[in-house]
Amino acid sequence: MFRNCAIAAAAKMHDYLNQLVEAYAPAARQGRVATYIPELAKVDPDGIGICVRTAEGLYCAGDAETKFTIQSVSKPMALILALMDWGPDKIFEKVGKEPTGDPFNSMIRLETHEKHKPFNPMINAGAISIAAMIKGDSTAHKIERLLGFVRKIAHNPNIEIDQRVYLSEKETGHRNRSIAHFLRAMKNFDQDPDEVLEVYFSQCSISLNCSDLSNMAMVLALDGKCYVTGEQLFPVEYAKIAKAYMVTCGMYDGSGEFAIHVGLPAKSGVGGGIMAVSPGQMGIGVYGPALDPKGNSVVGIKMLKALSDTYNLNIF
Ligand SMILES: NC(=O)CC[C@H](N)C(=O)O
Repeated sequence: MFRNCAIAAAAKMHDYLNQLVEAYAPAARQGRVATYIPELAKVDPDGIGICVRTAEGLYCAGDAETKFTIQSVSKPMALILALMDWGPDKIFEKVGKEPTGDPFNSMIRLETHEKHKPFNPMINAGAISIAAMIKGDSTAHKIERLLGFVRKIAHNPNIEIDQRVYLSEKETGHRNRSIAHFLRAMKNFDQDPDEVLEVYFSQCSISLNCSDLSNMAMVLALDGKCYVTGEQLFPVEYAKIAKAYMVTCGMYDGSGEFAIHVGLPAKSGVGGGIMAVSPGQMGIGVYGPALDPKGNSVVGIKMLKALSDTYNLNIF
């Protein structure tokens, strides 16, 4: 009897996700794919996918298998690894705890902040500062550690870096280069800025799909615990720090609006992915590369809002 109920609930979730994809697919036309990284301009703007991971299983619809680059969704993962490497006190010496209300790649507050410290690790400046904190014997080793960490949290050993996107961003990332050099000039870190950027560009170019995002989100939903083995993959405290940043800064300068209308810790990336967490119960990954002017997936936000309303997920 109970098993039948579970099967019926699973079928319902599948149907529901299919309906979401069908209902919101046309909305992709309201957005535009990112073009400032030339390789990203080549993706199909109509892509749309969603995966939900619960204790019962994985439910997917649409382009759930389509690979895309993680981009800024890597930022909470890099932060957690840096927290594991250094502990919170050292990390908070380098990055602040406040949202900016400015675009993700803005530098304006770096110059005006008295300590020239990035406001938070979810904007590019803060993420570059965090990239400099990842421990390793060489740049390649740091990248390997970060990739290994993402593979572990996503429960997928086959995740790789998309070399074409990496090179594309490396060639054109002048703004990030200026942020990195400014941080170096202000002694936020003392490594070669180009080596730090190699770590940052590589982490942004990690290629995965919606189900990988939902798996990572589920680990965050369980405060660092693996939903398969029960192993604590990182400390509860660091999961809470990452989720707090995701609520306040995860959707860039759209974080307040997202908190009001969707009400979930989430992190978006200009590749079109959003990783959203329903604490204690669900990990959600959505994909739609057509972005709004703030760099967030148009269909991704719409599907998350609908899912949050339907399943009463709003944490507030
Ligand atoms: N918002 C994003 O996803 C930005 C990541 C991108 N790699 C950049 O640095 O511009």
